[in-house]
Amino acid sequence: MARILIIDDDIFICKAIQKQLANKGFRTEIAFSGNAGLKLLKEKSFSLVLCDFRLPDKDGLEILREVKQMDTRIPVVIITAYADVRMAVKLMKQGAYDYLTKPLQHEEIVSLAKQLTGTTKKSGSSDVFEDFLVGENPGFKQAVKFAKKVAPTGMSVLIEGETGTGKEYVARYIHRNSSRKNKPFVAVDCGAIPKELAGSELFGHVKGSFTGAVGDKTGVFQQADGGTLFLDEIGNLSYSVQVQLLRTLQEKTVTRIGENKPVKVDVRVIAATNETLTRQVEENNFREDLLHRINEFKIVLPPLRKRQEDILFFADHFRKLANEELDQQVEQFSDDVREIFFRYEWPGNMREMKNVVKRAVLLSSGEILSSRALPEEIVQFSSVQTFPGEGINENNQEQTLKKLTSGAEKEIIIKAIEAAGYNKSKAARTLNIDRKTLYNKIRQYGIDI
Ligand SMILES: Nc1ncnc2c1ncn2[C@@H]1O[C@H](COP(=O)(O)OP(=O)(O)OP(=O)(O)O)[C@@H](O)[C@H]1O
Repeated sequence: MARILIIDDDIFICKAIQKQLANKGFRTEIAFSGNAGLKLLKEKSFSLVLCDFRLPDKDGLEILREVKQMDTRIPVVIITAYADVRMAVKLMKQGAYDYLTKPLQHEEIVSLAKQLTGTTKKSGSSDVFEDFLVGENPGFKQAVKFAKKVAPTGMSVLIEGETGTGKEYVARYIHRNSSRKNKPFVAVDCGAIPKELAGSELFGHVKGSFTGAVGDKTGVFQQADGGTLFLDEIGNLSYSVQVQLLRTLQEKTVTRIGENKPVKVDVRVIAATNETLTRQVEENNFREDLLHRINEFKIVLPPLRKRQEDILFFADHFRKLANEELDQQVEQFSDDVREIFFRYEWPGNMREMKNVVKRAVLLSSGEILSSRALPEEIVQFSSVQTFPGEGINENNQEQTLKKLTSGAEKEIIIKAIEAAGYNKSKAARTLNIDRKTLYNKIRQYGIDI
């Protein structure tokens, strides 16, 4: 039976999760600090780690990195307050499997545990493929048209888009519409593999070729032979692995680490990135020749906030999925929920919407999903963002203005930091303030970046 590690300094949360999982037959272990959790991971094997983002000794990102150093295949799910959702999205870019927001819903944990302990791959990587929906947004329709056109050609494709916009979905769509459809589709999240292990993950290794290479390993290139290899977050590969990758693509052969015998492989590569690789090339972090090789055809996916015409279409789709999965009968969204969905920015795109809707369906008892079932932060964000001035009376005027301005300032700062690739000095320059002021504001607004 699968064993699950729960890392949280709140004993009540640990015990509550443990009880729910035990009821469903899962074995669990508890750690009240990051270091205690990592110690357990070294001693025993686990098929899932549930980890609070804020721990007394380490944060979720540190834990995630250390778990991935030990074994890239263990899925890590981060538990976070909804206010941390941007951080959760960042953690997913670093290889976290998913995030759960507090207050935790036990059904959510159990369904995730069931889903994850059967497989160690990302949900999108399993053989179960949910419906691929297109919607009405011209940008996305165009992207799908391109995907359909390029699918049978065998060209390598680069898919650009923010996290959760459906890059892996589009890659699978291309695979399913190509002559390789009956061969493997192998997805690798290059952002989740520790840099020093990426070469071995991609190309394989022979026993003893480096410390820790206790047996022979077949790389994903060979696993995908005849099919499609999806390299997500390709910009995270180190320069030396980029060199090996380019050679593999040009020569259509793969050489395992520690061996001198190239083996023929026939693999179509679809790469994905959530930032433009051209900038990485300019900054000398990504090889230009490799970019040209993987970018025979580029597809750009728009973020959900720029697909207003599809917001309700996808929300409805995720509502139906959640009804099925959780055996609920939520038939529609209330008017204010629709408004909120339109106004919210969805930094985690489709994945975030899917999570928000699923959780709200779970919390709803009737047929109508009301805003009470939504995370407070989403409701607040939406009321602060638009219609400034609406509903202000004399008593709360001053307070509302303050709330509006600080809300807007916080958003601008977060966006600037994200746009600067989390480089705070660069963000400060863009905002035309000095670094110290930026740090003060980060502290003042509790920005978690
Ligand atoms: N076209 C679509 N139709 C239906 N569901 C979709 C579609 N695109 C994305 N989704 C949903 O959104 C989730 C996230 O999609 P996906 O994993 O493809 O995003 P991604 O861009 O590869 O994310 P990341 O960059 O974080 O790896 C999927 O699991 C799926 O539930």
